[in-house]
Amino acid sequence: MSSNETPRGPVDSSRVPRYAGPATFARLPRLDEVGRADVAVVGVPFDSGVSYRPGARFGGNAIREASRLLRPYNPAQDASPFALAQVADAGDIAANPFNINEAVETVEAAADDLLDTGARLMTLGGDHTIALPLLRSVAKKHGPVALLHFDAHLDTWDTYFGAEYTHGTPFRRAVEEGILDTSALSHVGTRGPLYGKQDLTDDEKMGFGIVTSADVMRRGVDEIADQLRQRIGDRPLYISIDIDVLDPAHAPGTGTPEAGGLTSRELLEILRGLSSCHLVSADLVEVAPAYDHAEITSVAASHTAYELTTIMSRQIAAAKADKDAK
Ligand SMILES: N=C(N)NCCCC(=O)O
Ligand SMILES: [Zn+2]
Ligand SMILES: [Zn+2]
Repeated sequence: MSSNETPRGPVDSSRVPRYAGPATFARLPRLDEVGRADVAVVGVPFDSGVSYRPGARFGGNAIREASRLLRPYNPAQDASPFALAQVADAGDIAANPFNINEAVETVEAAADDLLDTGARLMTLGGDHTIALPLLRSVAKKHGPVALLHFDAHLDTWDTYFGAEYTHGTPFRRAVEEGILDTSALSHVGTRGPLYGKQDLTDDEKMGFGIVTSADVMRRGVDEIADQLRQRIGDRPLYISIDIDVLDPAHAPGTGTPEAGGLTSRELLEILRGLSSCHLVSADLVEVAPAYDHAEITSVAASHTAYELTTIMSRQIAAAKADKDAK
């Protein structure tokens, strides 16, 4: 799509029942139907990096199915994300389930290809291992990025069974590789038991600030979003969301659930409070539909991806308008 073409939006649910036809994210066109996209929604069906319950390989398609009910206007951000920019479903990255190192390389190469077209990525996981290759790819384009990491877990552990690439270790690897801007790293929603106090000391040394799940409850979403916005400033920002940041009541369908998490309302509101940040790409991981009930988790995930997509679309439209005015 050239910059003055109208984006092709979702299938109209008043003409074609929303439960008909194969699922793409939000019933948007596939990338091959539109040629190029400003925001590419891409699945990564990979879960060979998990430490507990497997099944996140089915997350992307569960989110696509649940996203049939999304509507084109987002009142919370006063925007029609799929009219402001071309958002398209880029399908799945086929990663080797039997070789984690190879899978990590595959994801990085596929992300490179998509980013090279000028698209921003909204990646649907897959387990949290995939954040590392995605960050590598984003950093090639933008340099070290600010990171907002929504998760019950730190995911800055060192190794599991000697393995460096797992869903509990992507952000330690990313810090070691120098692909994160260590002046703007935050975890949001952490809680639950750790291996030892040293986990927190190590994490702090890497540069992370922590907003715990209890902090969100005590201080409220507006204050938290303000604090995060100030820390991020106008740096290029990557947001990584592990759906287990939500309480198991709001997201039972995940592999390593922890009690005492955010409500989906809190997560969505914090994201809306970040709409002015320079969001260059995002991922949403760890949806494991086999443990879900009535699509609770995948509905929450589809709305989360919708807010992230809206943030990106608004910025793309604003940048285009700026350029056209010059
Ligand atoms: N990234 C997620 N979801 N979990 C990490 C948990 C690592 C552990 O089992 O200690
Ligand atoms: Zn987690
Ligand atoms: Zn995680």
